Amino acid sequence: MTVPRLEPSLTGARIVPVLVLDNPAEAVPLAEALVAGGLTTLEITLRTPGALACAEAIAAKVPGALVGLGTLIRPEQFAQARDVGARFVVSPGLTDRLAEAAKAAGLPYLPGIATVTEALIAYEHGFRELKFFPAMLNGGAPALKGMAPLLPEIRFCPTGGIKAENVREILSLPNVFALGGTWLTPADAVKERRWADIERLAREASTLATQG
Ligand SMILES: O=C(O)C(=O)C[C@H](O)[C@H](O)COP(=O)(O)O
Repeated sequence: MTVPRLEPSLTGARIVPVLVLDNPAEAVPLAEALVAGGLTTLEITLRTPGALACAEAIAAKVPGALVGLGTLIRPEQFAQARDVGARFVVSPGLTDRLAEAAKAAGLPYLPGIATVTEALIAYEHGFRELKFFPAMLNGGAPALKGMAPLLPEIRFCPTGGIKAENVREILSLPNVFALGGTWLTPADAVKERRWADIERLAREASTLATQG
């Protein structure tokens, strides 16, 4: 079975907001604010009862957004992701069953790894784009630099603990195609529906990515 490759629109995203959403009525204006700020590739985490409905609402109602689902930890979640219109899927780690489910679903898949051994296992499964998670706890930019000569065919999307001040250094690494995080959508701003603040954070991040 072939390994679905990540779409160029994802590998070219540079910054992927990671969203914890439960309410579709909040999800749509939040996604619109991120897209207006220049961040169009969005990862919605499967951590809440309403996550699938939020992903479906964004995929249907925000034409500029490329919607992915994250935190996939069970094989059956791949079919659920496809059914709501997700264009890519992300896991915090990788197991043999998840790898097979990703290949069967035919969705571009970004599996998570935290060590060189885990990266090699993902490589053996055929994956070449990996999530490095939790990135800052596992050494951040110096760890990514250390892996580059050992794993020349692998490119990473680090997430976990990344803030605006880390963006430029991490995106400057040749083995990093994008990075992700929740810092762009602070829980209080979402709760208070301060969409203009989120659009501003997104625009600042987009600027960092293009200047980097
Ligand atoms: O399990 C997954 O697939 C995830 O989505 C993990 C997230 O990428 C991180 O939890 C984001 O980390 P912070 O930016 O530090 O909040």
